[in-house]
Amino acid sequence: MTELTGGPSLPQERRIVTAIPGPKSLELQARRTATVAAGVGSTLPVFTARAGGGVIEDIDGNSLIDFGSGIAVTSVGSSAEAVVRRASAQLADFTHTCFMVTPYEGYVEVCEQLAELTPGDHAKKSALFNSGAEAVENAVKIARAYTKRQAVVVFDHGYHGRTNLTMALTAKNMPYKQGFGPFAPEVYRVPVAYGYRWPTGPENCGAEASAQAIDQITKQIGAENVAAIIIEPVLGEGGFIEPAKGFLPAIAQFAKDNGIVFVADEIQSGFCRTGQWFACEDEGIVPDLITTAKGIAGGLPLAAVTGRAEIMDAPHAGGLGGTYGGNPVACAAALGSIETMREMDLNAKAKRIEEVMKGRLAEMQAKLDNGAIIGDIRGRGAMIAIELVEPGTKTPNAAAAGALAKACHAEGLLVLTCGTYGNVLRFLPPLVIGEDLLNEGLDIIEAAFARL
Ligand SMILES: Cc1ncc(COP(=O)(O)O)c(CNCCCC(=O)O)c1O
Repeated sequence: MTELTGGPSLPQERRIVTAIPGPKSLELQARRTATVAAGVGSTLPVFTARAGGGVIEDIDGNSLIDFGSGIAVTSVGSSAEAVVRRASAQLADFTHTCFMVTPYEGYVEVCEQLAELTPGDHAKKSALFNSGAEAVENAVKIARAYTKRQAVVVFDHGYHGRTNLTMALTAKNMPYKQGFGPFAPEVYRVPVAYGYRWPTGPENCGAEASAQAIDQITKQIGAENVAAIIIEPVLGEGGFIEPAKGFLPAIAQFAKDNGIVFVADEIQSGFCRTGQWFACEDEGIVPDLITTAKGIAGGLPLAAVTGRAEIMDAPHAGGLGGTYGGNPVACAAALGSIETMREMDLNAKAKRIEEVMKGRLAEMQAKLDNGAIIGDIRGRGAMIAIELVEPGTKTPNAAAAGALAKACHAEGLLVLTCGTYGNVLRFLPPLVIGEDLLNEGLDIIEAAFARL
């Protein structure tokens, strides 16, 4: 058994022993530039040596506080004990047979867990894939097969992936879509209830935005032509937007009334990230299909479409598949990730992270002279964000978001930005992060604001 070097046993501390990035990272960066396509970016070019709990150690010996979780993936922490234990055992048994060739129990077990954990007590089935975009692509295939319709409705600020169809579904042009068209047809975009930016104010937003969206679907597409409506219950890359209350129920009801498959894209918000197994639960939404990935398998590539059995069974035999979908090692990792979420009650941990983060961020907003640039504090669980604006306005302030992120990186705190306007600082710590480390990260953010 190889010595376990990462995981929860890693010293849970911020330790800065060189400039960030350090000399070894800079050396490796030169090699990377020579051999890795320029289109593949990195937020912070420090090369990882080990990771676990709430930290990432780089090859120069620095230990960074992780507020990114690899973009909401390592919710249970990188190299979580149960993930490593189960995946290592599976690695030793077999790495791949292709489920479409000879099936294996791990795939079935993951589907059983998904049926149990996802919203709704109806009969459910799943199909497993590798990436979130692949899951979304297949959710569209399944919805079209079931409804015999073609149109797909998505929302402003939505994000669904980087394949041709999911680029069409994604709202933001740069960096995701520019120059990669033409995009798949029969995709239509309607307004979302972005409360902070809604013209008549957040209190009116849910009802007004849903009415506008439904009107556009009805008048410009024809409800009878729509196969699927796809929405993130908390929009991720678009800026951690929680649709104003009432919006999701109205859209879900409209879909139900018109035979449209309602697809919740919980790839970023799912698996305890928002303090519930799935963000849909917040307003009691029971989606027809739900796409999951990221946190499901603790870092191994796994994605799923889960939904009403009669819808999932609509594609003809052989109509769904792919060589690696539901890889056995990734399935073992997922069972380890779910085991960890259950045993450590990571929903409760996520709620505590929300309480700590929102409390500290509200203090920053209140007491800092430039607190006026924190236009909005939002999110749920360990999916929290602040929207930065020009002081006293709602004008997006992407420069401040970038400067703050850069300042945090230099101090050994890994944070990510997002948002259509690039002005959202988002916080996605592993749900297993210690409270001291969480607060130390918030101290760094506060100091960065003071120096802005
Ligand atoms: C809601 C939602 N649906 C779908 C996806 C796509 O998942 P893949 O596993 O990246 O394909 C995501 C992935 N989000 C992070 C993208 C990072 C980047 O590529 O710059 C998501 O958040």
